[in-house]
Amino acid sequence: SSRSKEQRILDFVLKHAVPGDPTSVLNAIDKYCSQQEWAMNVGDEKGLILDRVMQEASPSLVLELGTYCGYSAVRMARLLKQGAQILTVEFNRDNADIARQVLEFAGVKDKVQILEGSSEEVIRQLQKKHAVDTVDFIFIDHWKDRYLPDTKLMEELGLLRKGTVILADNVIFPGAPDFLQYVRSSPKYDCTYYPSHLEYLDAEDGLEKAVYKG
Ligand SMILES: Oc1cc(-c2ccc(F)cc2)cc2cncnc12
Ligand SMILES: [Mg+2]
Repeated sequence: SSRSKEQRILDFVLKHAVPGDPTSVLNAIDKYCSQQEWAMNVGDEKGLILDRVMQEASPSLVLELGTYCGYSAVRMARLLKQGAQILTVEFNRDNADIARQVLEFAGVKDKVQILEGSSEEVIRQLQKKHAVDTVDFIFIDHWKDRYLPDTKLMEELGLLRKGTVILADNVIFPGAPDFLQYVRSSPKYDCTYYPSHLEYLDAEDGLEKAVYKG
């Protein structure tokens, strides 16, 4: 049976990156996806913004919506302080399997837990099934029409605390206009827009940071 693009990305990582070296894994994925096959990783340009915003937040618990091949989970895990954890949600089983192998190869698997399922279902289970109280940092990078409903759900469930940082990818391309309009007009959030470009391309894109005010 033919291998998928995601399997080809994993193969390239296994061949060209260094086991236990997360930065070499990021470099290998960025090299493959910029030179061989485009893929929807947050990428190196927006990834640098993610690095800085996450380090500023210095989170103990990170929630990621949209794992894909694990690129951003590796990106964040390499910067986590001692004892901090990432919960990352992936709907597609094949992608989750690829991501597990990428995370293990990068040497960060003990810092990251992949939760398979729809973001809505997993978010609803966080407090009871995964012993979560509140989340410190949320990277939203899944389907654009889920950005707003999932954000509202996390508010309603009390998963956000004063200072929780939400960082959303793709707010320009493919775009999440209802999410942008909501957080930018809500008195509950302090918002900052970080202009950038779509991964591996020249198209305009950007990240929106929305800090919950409690
Ligand atoms: O970063 C992303 C980019 C794109 C995307 C697709 C097609 C296209 F033409 C341009 C951009 C889709 C995404 C879906 N989920 C998460 N992240 C994504
Ligand atoms: Mg994205």
